[in-house]
Amino acid sequence: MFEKMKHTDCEESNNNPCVSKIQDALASLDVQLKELSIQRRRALNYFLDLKGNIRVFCRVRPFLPDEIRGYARRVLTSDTTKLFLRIADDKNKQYSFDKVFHPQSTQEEVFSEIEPVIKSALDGYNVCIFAYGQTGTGKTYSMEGVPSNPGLVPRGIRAIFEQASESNYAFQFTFSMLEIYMGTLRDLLVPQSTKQRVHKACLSIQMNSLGGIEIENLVSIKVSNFEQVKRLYNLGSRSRSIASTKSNSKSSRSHCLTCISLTCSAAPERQKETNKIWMVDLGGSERLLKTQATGRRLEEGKAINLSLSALGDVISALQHKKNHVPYRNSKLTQVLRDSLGSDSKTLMFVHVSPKEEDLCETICSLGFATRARSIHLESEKSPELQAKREVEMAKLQQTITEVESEQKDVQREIGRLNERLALLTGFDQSNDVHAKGSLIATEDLHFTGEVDLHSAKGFKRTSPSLPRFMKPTICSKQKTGSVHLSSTGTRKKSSIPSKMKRSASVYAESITSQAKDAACLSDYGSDFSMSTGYAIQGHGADDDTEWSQGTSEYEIKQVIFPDQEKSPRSSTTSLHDGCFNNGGIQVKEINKNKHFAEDWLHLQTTGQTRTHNVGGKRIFAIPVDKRNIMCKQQNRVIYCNQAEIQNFSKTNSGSTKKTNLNDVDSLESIELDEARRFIVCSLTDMEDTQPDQNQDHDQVAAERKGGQEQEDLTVLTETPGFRENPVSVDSYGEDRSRPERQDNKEESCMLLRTTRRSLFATHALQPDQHTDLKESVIRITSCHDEEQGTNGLFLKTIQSLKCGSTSKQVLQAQPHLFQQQPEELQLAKKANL
Ligand SMILES: Nc1ncnc2c1ncn2[C@@H]1O[C@H](COP(=O)(O)OP(=O)(O)OP(=O)(O)O)[C@@H](O)[C@H]1O
Repeated sequence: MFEKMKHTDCEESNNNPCVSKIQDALASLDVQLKELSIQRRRALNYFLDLKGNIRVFCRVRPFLPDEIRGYARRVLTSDTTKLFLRIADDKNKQYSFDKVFHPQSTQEEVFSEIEPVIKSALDGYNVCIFAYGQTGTGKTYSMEGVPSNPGLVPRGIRAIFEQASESNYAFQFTFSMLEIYMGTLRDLLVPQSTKQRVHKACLSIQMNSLGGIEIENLVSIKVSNFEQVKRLYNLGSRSRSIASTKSNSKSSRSHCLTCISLTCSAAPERQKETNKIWMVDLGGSERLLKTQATGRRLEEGKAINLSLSALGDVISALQHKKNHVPYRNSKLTQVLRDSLGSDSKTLMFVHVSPKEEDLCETICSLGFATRARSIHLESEKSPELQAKREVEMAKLQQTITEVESEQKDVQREIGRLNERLALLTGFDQSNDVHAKGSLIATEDLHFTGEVDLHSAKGFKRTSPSLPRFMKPTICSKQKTGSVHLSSTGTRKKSSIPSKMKRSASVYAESITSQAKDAACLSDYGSDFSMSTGYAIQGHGADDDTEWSQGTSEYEIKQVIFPDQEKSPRSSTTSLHDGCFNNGGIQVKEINKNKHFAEDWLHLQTTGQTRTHNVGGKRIFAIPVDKRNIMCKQQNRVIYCNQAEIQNFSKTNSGSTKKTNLNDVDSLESIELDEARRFIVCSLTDMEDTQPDQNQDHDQVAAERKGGQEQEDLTVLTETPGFRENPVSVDSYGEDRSRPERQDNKEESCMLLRTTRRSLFATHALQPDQHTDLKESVIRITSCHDEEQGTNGLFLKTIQSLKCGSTSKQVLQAQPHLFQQQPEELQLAKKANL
């Protein structure tokens, strides 16, 4: 074939027949490449089938330095596939695995087992890789590794990108990370502080019509290279729930699930257009009697055991090809449902301790592993069958290698011919050829690292007042056309105008009904064979589980996905340039639709996101480069520190000076320290997005309030969206009894509330005055660094843009605010300010 191609090389550059010959040759190579691709995929899949779609490995942890110093007797010995456990001086028990990794096995050796399934993932199969085992046996070490010796996740991700770059197709990758903590899903890319955990969980598991699992509201970030994922992964890992236990000073108290989803729309031979690789660091199984855990640790241990048991049930049912697979018994198995089944590849690494004192736990873990691979044990009973299988696998391995090498040759030849063609025609047709041959999926691919929120798109709003069981599922939404799926289950962009899209915040109501004490009997033979969801509210003071520093998912999403998150009424905000759209006046819109993973990471890693907790509600703010506010007319703004804000409605004491902000007519009232860049966060939607419910909350509030002070906006309005609003600000109340606060300007903090397209300070306003503001806005934010206790007043701002002439006055009076931002000025002018 290649010889033939070579003959098509022509000497004369403008020879048209020659060009067409090359094009024909390219087309035929294209077809050939496709066939080879199919051939390789089939061979690999068959190979993995023979190996087993659910494979179980065992890794024995080495003795740790302190264990060697103490008395620690080894109870395990192994060969490549068998593990021998000494359960008494004269009694050994044998366990079989697909492979046993002894204490000296390296991370590379362990990783070599997952390489074939990574290929399989690129072929469109769902993959699930688990680390299971007693707490402290090295699950996190295997999955995450240490910086000098990375584990399966980083290695796997690197391999995915490498293999994808060598493939004939262009892939689109997204990255998500979540943990399941006591039966509740937590987005690890959206760190939350302990305090904020009192809020409802907001991720909900849904199944689309094709059986694919989707997690609504889970942040999913488009990524294009390993470095991006690595940083996201590190970020997510830092947010895991960790606590010190007797067995492990840094014990993971949850299941950590890392997901890479791969989409390739122009590769019909792939099994699925979009598929996923889940890499799961399971929480450590514990014998609660032995750990003597109490309080929160006990609850965590129970939750972990229950869900591990449910996972065991599912794997066992799959292995035995049972009609009923009990996926619903735990959140873990619900999330992984579409990746734990016939078409998927599952690898389970069971970790055990080498210590004698851990013998009981080791037996439990090995029992779990044995049940998980029961089918293989049966098939291994016959040595002949086993030998036959080995031979077949060797043949397949050989075929795969040959086909892959042929693929590379063809690719090289295509490249050569393309170069030739470019010389002849003066036009690089390589892209064209690929497009013609559908080899490269170019449609809709943007490797820009932009952040994407799958779950926020394309959903029809549901009324939060409906009970969950009455709300449309993803299937029903698809039937009614409100969610569009491609033939393979990829959700396509909704044609619903963005205004009508349901904001992700509205989903909050449909989330996780805490399945407290919902017990389902397991047939897996464990004492803890029930799956229970735990509400995380109200845990006692023994909670020393570490949480990440505090921002909420909504807050982050509002920054990352302002379009998806905001309501038609809410203001447009941009992440970096800090300019906003106000009451229809578009000052500047930058990065309206796209924010980059880099930006977000930067904010996250530098801790530049801050929140205020106000009566259980949160305000979000992003610092800007200028951190000082000079407020010359202090009597016109509120100053109070975080503690005061929190106590604001509870006590009448404090030192808050409040002034009716309605008195602030323009920016003249608030002079800023040359603050040029400012960002006011988009507080989450406070209303449902249905136009008919788009009522004036201020009016409602004013009517309902009737002079009486109320704390909580959600109570005031009873608008469904409010209830789910995690960042709305409390209080219409104005406490005139508070003495003025003159000191410590650096701790100043302004409460904000959003309504319509406005943000404005609420504490100082009577509700009826809110309506007077109409389209106008006063945006004043500053933050107190709650987490670190510093008095950094790092967000500031500004702007009182009242309608009509007042707005003009603002501009005229304070042109310097805009001078250095001509673009803003122009936009403002355009907007008829
Ligand atoms: N193969 C190994 N080589 C060297 N050190 C290891 C190995 N496996 C585990 N360790 C060490 O053992 C300790 C416990 O490991 P790790 O935290 O990974 O356990 P775990 O199973 O994830 O625990 P938990 O379930 O409590 O989170 C760590 O200090 C880790 O570095």
